[in-house]
Amino acid sequence: MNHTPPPSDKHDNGDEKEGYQPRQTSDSFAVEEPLHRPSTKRGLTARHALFIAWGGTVGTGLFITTGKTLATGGPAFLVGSYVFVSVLVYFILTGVVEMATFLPVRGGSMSRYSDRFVSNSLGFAMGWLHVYAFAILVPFELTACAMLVDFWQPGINSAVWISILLVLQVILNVLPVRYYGEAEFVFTGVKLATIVGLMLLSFVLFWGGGPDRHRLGFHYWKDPGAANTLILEGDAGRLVAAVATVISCILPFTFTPEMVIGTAAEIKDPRKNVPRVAKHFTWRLVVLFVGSVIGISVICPSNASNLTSGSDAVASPWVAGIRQAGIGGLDSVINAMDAKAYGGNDWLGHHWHQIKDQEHAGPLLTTVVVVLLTYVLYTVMYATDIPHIQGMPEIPGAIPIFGHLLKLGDDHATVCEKWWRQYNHSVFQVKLGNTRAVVVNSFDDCKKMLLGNQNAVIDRPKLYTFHGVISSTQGFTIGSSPWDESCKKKRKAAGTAMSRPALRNYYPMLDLESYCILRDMKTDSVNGQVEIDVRPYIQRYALNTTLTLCYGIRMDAVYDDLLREILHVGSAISLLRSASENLQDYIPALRYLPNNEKNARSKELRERRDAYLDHLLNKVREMIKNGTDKPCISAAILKDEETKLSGVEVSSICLSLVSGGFETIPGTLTSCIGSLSTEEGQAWQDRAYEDIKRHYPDIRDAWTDCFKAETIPYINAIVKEAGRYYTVSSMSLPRRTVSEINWNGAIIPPKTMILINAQAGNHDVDHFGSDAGTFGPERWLKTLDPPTEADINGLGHLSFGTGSRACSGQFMASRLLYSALVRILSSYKIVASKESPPNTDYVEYNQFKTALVAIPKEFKVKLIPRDTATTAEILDLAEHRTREHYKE
Ligand code: HEM
Repeated sequence: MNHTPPPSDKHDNGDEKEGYQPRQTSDSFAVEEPLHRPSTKRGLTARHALFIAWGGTVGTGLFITTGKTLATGGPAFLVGSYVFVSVLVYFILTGVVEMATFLPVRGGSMSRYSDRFVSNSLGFAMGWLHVYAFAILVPFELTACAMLVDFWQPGINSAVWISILLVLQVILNVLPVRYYGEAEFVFTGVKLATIVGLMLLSFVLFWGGGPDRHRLGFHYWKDPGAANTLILEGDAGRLVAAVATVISCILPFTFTPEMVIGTAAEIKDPRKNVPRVAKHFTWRLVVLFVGSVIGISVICPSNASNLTSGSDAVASPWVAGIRQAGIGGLDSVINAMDAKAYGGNDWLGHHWHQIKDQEHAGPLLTTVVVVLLTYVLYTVMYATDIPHIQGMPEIPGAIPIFGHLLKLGDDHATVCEKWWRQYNHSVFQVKLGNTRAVVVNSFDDCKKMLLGNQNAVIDRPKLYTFHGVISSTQGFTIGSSPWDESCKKKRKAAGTAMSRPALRNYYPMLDLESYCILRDMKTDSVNGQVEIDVRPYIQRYALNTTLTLCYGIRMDAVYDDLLREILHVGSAISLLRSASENLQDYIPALRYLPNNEKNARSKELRERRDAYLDHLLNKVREMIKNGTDKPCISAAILKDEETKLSGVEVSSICLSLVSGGFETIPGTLTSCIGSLSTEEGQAWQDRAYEDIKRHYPDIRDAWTDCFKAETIPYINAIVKEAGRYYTVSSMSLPRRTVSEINWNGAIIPPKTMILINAQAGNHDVDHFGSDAGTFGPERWLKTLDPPTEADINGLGHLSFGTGSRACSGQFMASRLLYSALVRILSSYKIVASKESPPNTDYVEYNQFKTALVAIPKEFKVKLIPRDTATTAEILDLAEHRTREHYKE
């Protein structure tokens, strides 16, 4: 710029009455600072300013979020991105420093300079960007600092730490500017010393100076690799990872130029000092930032397990790297330094100073308003329906508004199982948005919660989408009904219909439906020549059994339109019931977003479900009129005018039974067949077949008896193991307390959501032994030759729940699984397809982890006939026997 410089700054002598007076020339960028305009004190030295700039720049980003960036891109992209962004920032910095030196005035900022040198519009946009960034960054810093403190003191509500930090921050910032500058000097000095120390540590580890004397070199650049892929595979995936890395590494640089020029209005002798500060700052920025990430890339592998665990201290790549190197205790020290990185932060402070040191502004009032607003804001953002439960551990890392929802990801059961092991608490509290929930994980604790407190946990919570939108027409299903008189009646009616003695009424239906599985599998597989997916047959089996039970109606074709519609709508609704998929149940503000997709989808599904339920009920009415109705729940109730159940209650019972069956049986039985079809499973199939023959030397008898009694021990063992291992409803159905529960001294108040992590309990090594994570039907047998069932003392597994709201259909479920397995295993040997084999991992087998009930990934099997002639004869007999059942 060639303009004549303005006269030297009058503030140098500390005379605060005199504002900065530019020369008013026609061709210069004159500054319209009136003489008496309130201004700031010039109390900062170049050293203060340099450290304030550092304090604001080195923080959360470099210490912690670099972990996520490393995990996203790998070491090469991490280092490359830092170099790239450093260059970018350098250019911006040199430009704005020039302006700040020229006009070192109060309020000198990107917005002010843009306004002054470019246009009002740019200044306006930059100003709002500034407001937005501070509105996000200050709470972010305070929250992150609270998380770090949580590293040592888990379980204390983050609001406590945030309050303390906020008060400290305010005290620090209302001190006169030179004290503030000194405090920043000390804090930032500690931070810089830490970084330099960490870089030295990386250097030592690089050359093999760690406890194990292992020379790291650039080992982690080779294993797990220099560059990661993201979303896509191959080069395209690497490109996505590179872009994502650049974007995420911008955070540590946020406000870097601003921090340098932000002190211009308070620094002594700005013309001399601002460029000096900028010069020192720039080369150190490059050395320290790029040096740090090179250090990180040396000591921390990009696949270290904690890097993506959120923003808490264990996600710091330094902590992960130090742990990896086996250096004990140092991680805690680094955490302390990280905490300092936030605690000494000054974005907020610096701006307050600009307000505070003005002559006429009401600093106290401003401070009070800011504190009050911040308090109200975070109280609202942290509010939950139930206050923190004293004495019960809380998982660290809850963030405002969302609580733990984002940390819980898609698969709540697996994440909670991991937390149980990581924090060593089987029972803990979490925040699902505005809802506090207690999660129970170990087998013994689940049992104690459900059985020991069965009266207290008899209720179910109401959720906005499912209860308010989807269920507004047909009433709640039993499994989602809060505990009241109507629910009691519905549960009693369903319990009677599904009781063990009542099962005899359904023999014809069980005979027919399990026969149809074999009939169609035989045809579609051309008696074993073509590989097939067994799930559609089992879906029809499960759906038809409950449809006949409720309406006396069935569908013969596997791909019947109505059948597929019911299955589709059911699965889609199951997705909307899950906390991970449907955040609006826990974050009420989301409900009011325009074009609420969740509500629109819910309404559409509700209409589709109403349509088929009405269709089914009208069909029953018509059959009653024509005298062709079959014995079923709805006909019995429709005919009985004395019934104590309302129309909505009848619908609700039928809906509960229909969905209860088709959502769970296919998942369990299909995945069980997957495990049996593996190489290891061949031996289980052979032993099962032997056991069938031991009880029924004539297989024809096994076919006619299997739906009447569950007598074959090996098949019972498979049924139990399928239920345990493939916990299709991994988080069970949520419960809600109606009265206080004293849980080892912690008082869980009424109306608290209780989540039973059945998946975790079912794979608890302390209960099921070290092989709890593998499928093994023989765990349920006490002898193998001949197979005899082990005595189970009470509860075998958690898949049906237990206690006051246990699954009403569990006897029916066991009978359905048993009958189908006897018939399939006695007719065919099942071998997994080589091209599309089953996934038998108890977490990964599920294709929709967000859904309330698991839907297994598709796979195919080959059916090898055991005895073609006998099977053909048996099917013939079954066809004759069932021909007239449920014929319309
Ligand atoms: C493998 C098959 C099944 C599994 C794994 C299963 C699992 C479950 C679970 C976990 C619950 C919640 C229990 C609790 O809160 O403690 C439940 C409730 C229920 N299930 Fe099942 N279920 C199965 C089959 C069935 C069948 C076939 C029916 C009906 C035909 C059925 C009807 C119900 C009903 C009505 C409830 C609600 C009970 C209440 O809230 O009072 N279930 N089931």
